[in-house]
Amino acid sequence: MKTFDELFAELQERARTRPKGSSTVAALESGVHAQGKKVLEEAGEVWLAAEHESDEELAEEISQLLYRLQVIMLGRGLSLEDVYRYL
Ligand SMILES: N=c1c2ncn([C@@H]3O[C@H](COP(=O)(O)OP(=O)(O)OP(=O)(O)O)[C@@H](O)[C@H]3O)c2ncn1[C@@H]1O[C@H](COP(=O)(O)O)[C@@H](O)[C@H]1O
Repeated sequence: MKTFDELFAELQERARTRPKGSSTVAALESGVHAQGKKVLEEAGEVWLAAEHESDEELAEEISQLLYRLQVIMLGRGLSLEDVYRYL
């Protein structure tokens, strides 16, 4: 189990060290257009899960959306603080 901040720190490390086989490195290299499509895809899956699926399935879809949002943040060089200042 990890928090949003802990996942972000892990992904920052992936972005810095670029290990082979990392899905994050692949996502970063796919570019902002592909990253944005993933955000929309996962957001749609969250919506559908909220309407039709179990709490567990909804929670999993939300985790994937959070991950895709972090990829967008990393790709643009945003920090957690850049986002949290608006919360
Ligand atoms: N939390 C996630 C996470 N959530 C989603 N995903 C990616 O999203 C994919 C699932 O999304 P999709 O349903 O769209 O499946 P897909 O394989 O992309 O399908 P296609 O669209 O390609 O057909 C997974 O196979 C992962 O590639 C994630 N990849 C990594 N993480 C975490 O990120 C950290 C770093 O991971 P690596 O970069 O892989 O080392 C680890 O803690 C991981 O647990």
